[in-house]
Amino acid sequence: MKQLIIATKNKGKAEEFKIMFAKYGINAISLLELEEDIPDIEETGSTFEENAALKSEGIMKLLNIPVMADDSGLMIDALDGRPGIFSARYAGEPKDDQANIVKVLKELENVQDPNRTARFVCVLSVSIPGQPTLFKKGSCEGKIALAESGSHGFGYDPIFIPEGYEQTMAELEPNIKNKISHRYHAMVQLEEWIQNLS
Ligand SMILES: O=P(O)(O)OP(=O)(O)OP(=O)(O)OC[C@H]1O[C@@H](n2cnc3c(O)ncnc32)[C@H](O)[C@@H]1O
Ligand SMILES: [Mg+2]
Repeated sequence: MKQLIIATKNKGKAEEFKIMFAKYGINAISLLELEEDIPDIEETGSTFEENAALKSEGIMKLLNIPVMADDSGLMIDALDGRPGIFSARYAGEPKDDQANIVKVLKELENVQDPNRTARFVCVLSVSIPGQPTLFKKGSCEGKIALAESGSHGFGYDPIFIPEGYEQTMAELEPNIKNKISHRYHAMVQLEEWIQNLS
């Protein structure tokens, strides 16, 4: 089976990539599955693109094989686009999805439904030895729920209601999320590259 390394240590992302890449007959292997201890890459960039490149190029240089990375986040209009690139650690270190949700709900306490619009954004970067890094971006429009609900997915899924749905992303079945998500929309644009992967 063909393989592709995904430069992520996020279990939720890794599971979604496994399912999405399996459709192309590719085994998507995250850093959580590698034998060797891979150091954490500091995400010091100021854009999703810069942070994705730090991850895919960093791991590509370490392993000397093609690597894909995902830098993603939640952009809330009423918070001027925050948490954005800081989504993973919005409530501080260590990374805590539940604390992040509590912080966002608190910040939106006095914001009424029509103004709770938001979007998930995902930038995928592909780094191949000797080639320039390739970028694809996807997004998923929606709004922030008044309270959290649902247990699927990860991160902010329990408070994100995608456009056209009444439930949160965490209440929707994973196969639905994987057809509407920011990650899916970025992946679709890489389809040709994925099909030519050897
Ligand atoms: O950098 P890696 O190792 O891939 O893992 P990470 O969790 O730190 O990933 P990011 O730096 O890209 O930060 C993305 C954060 O945005 C949020 N996020 C991204 N995609 C999401 C999704 O599909 N559902 C819910 N939250 C998501 C979630 O809080 C993530 O931790
Ligand atoms: Mg990260």
